Amino acid sequence: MDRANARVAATTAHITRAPTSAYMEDVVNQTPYRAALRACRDDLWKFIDETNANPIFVRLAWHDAGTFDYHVRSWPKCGGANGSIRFEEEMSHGANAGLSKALKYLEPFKAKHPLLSYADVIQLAGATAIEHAGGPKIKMRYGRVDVETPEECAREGNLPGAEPPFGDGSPDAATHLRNVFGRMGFSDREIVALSGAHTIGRAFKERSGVTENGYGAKNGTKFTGCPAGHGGGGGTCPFSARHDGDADKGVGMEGGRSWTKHWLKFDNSYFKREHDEDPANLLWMSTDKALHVDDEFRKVFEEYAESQEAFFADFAAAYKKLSECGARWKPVDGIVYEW
Ligand code: HEM
Repeated sequence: MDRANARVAATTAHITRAPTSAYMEDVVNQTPYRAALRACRDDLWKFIDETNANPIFVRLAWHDAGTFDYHVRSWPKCGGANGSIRFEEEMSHGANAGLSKALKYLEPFKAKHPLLSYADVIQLAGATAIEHAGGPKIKMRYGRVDVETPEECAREGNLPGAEPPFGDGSPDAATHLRNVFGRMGFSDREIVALSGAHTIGRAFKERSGVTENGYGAKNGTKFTGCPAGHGGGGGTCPFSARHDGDADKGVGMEGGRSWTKHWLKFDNSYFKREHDEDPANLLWMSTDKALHVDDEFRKVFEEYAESQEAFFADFAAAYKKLSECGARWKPVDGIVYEW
């Protein structure tokens, strides 16, 4: 056999080889798993529609995956998307403040669809939330294996900090971002794309503490709550901008501070805003600022401000990669499932 034919034979071996019983078992098992994914996704969509929980689901999914360290060669010590955030040992890490609410939201979904792993339910919720908010469809893979005990949780300190002093000793925010995301295997371009997730969502005084704006309408900004003079909270505020993206149903819990005005809408407005825009009402952390101060980051930041299409394409690819960080799959190559 010449060299070219040998190569073809090697790459088609899986087709011509008689299927092993383990392989057949995987294929058969995929059918109910796919049905459960579909049903859970439909349930999540309805829930998000009613609660506007889009941002907190995205943050939960990213925090489960973002503990990944590719230098660590063994699973689950390497961290990543393995459902470990469900254990109090990991949920209590400082970076996860406020995320137990999202986990509580997901528990009934896991109970209703017991076939699905926790790690999959968490990543499914994140991807569904992005799409529901108007963001790109993400070609997700499923079949993540869960860690089983709290002892298998990730160590604290792998997720990024927003302001100096940075836990890893980085002298500035750009270095910190490259350290933290470099550990997960992300390039400069992917760091900027992923940071664009802050086009949705808010920060709270009671959670991260990066803002003075906290829980409740009266503690919000003009985009997230109902400051004095606007006529009342609880969805009755006449200030309409904050409702954009879901005009009929309000915003869920009010309060906090957002990065963008229309913070339930996934678009490229994070890249379009001026970093010093409306400092009384909008958030801009040191790590956000680094993206247009650092020369390399800035090129990408400006590209995404010009083109939402470019942002969506890069975000979808980088987010898929994030959702697979550190994952172990069953079946071994996972289950690609697009709706
Ligand atoms: C670049 C480094 C990052 C830093 C320093 C950072 C930091 C933060 C902080 C401090 C908050 C506010 C939490 C709170 O007070 O409730 C937050 C919220 C959020 N983050 Fe990030 N983050 C980063 C990257 C990311 C990435 C990569 C994603 C997703 C791909 C993401 C998605 C979100 C979302 C959606 C929220 C809003 C959550 C909500 O409204 O409940 N972040 N982030």
